[in-house]
Amino acid sequence: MTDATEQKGHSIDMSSMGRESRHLDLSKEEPALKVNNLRLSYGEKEALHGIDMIIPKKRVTAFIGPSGCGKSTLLRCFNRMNDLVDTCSITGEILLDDQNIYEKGVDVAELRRRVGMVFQKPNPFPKSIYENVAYGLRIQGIKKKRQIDETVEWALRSAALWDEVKDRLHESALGMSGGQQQRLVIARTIAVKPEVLLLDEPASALDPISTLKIEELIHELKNDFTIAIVTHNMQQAARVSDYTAFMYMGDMIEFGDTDQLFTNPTEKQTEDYITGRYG
Ligand SMILES: Nc1ncnc2c1ncn2[C@@H]1O[C@H](COP(=O)(O)OP(=O)(O)OP(=O)(O)O)[C@@H](O)[C@H]1O
Repeated sequence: MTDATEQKGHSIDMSSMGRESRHLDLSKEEPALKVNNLRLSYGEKEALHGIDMIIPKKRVTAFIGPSGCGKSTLLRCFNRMNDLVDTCSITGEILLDDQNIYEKGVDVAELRRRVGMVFQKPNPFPKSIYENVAYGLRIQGIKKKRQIDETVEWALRSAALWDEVKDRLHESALGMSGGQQQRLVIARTIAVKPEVLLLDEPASALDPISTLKIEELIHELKNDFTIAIVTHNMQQAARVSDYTAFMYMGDMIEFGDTDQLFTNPTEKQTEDYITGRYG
């Protein structure tokens, strides 16, 4: 994969991306998540300065921007992962089905089932391939073996992994390659049928072939799920996403149709970034 340094000085050539050329209209999208004036501080330091946006349903939204601009912080807000950081305070709201996920009394475990998350480094449990995927179902109290078998197969097929693992379902997940482990983690996440899938640099620890598989997988998964992805790789954002959000120092500078953002950005800061003038 091309890394950020190789991209410097070049704008993204969208014609080589193999994308269906279509222009999307954010104002016509149905939101899966609605973010209203979201501010987040770590201690005294504000890291997100009032973000307003939607995450459109059954689309792929990519977050790009220089290191430290707040991409991962924002992504983690969508399923309250920042709750785990003691110094973190948040104002504003994020609506999921018109309910503010930061309201008192929200069941955070259920929120995280509905808004699942995959991290940069594959983190399978030290259990069998089957048990990794069955895990969330067992937590939900599902006991029927047939139902679990069917869902495990469905999730592994959806994660484009079934053919590779169907004969070794009861072997340890830790014996898989990094790329297979990441697809397993995606299978584990989708097994509980989330509405939104958050991917925080899901391919940055993987080799180019595994990266390609993850990108193809993202393309398939958006038929069933809403996807938000943080990536350092602008080429990847251009390849996989319908919408792109460019962030800079805790602000959302520009958000819109990926083709448009990469070929004809509205903001000078976006243009400077995508043409490698900083970042
Ligand atoms: N747990 C934390 N405690 C304190 N500050 C944090 C914490 N996590 C992130 N920050 C700060 O918040 C800001 C945004 O960080 P964040 O990781 O969200 O950026 P990012 O755009 O995802 O960066 P990168 O591309 O390097 O992953 C940075 O200044 C970072 O140092």
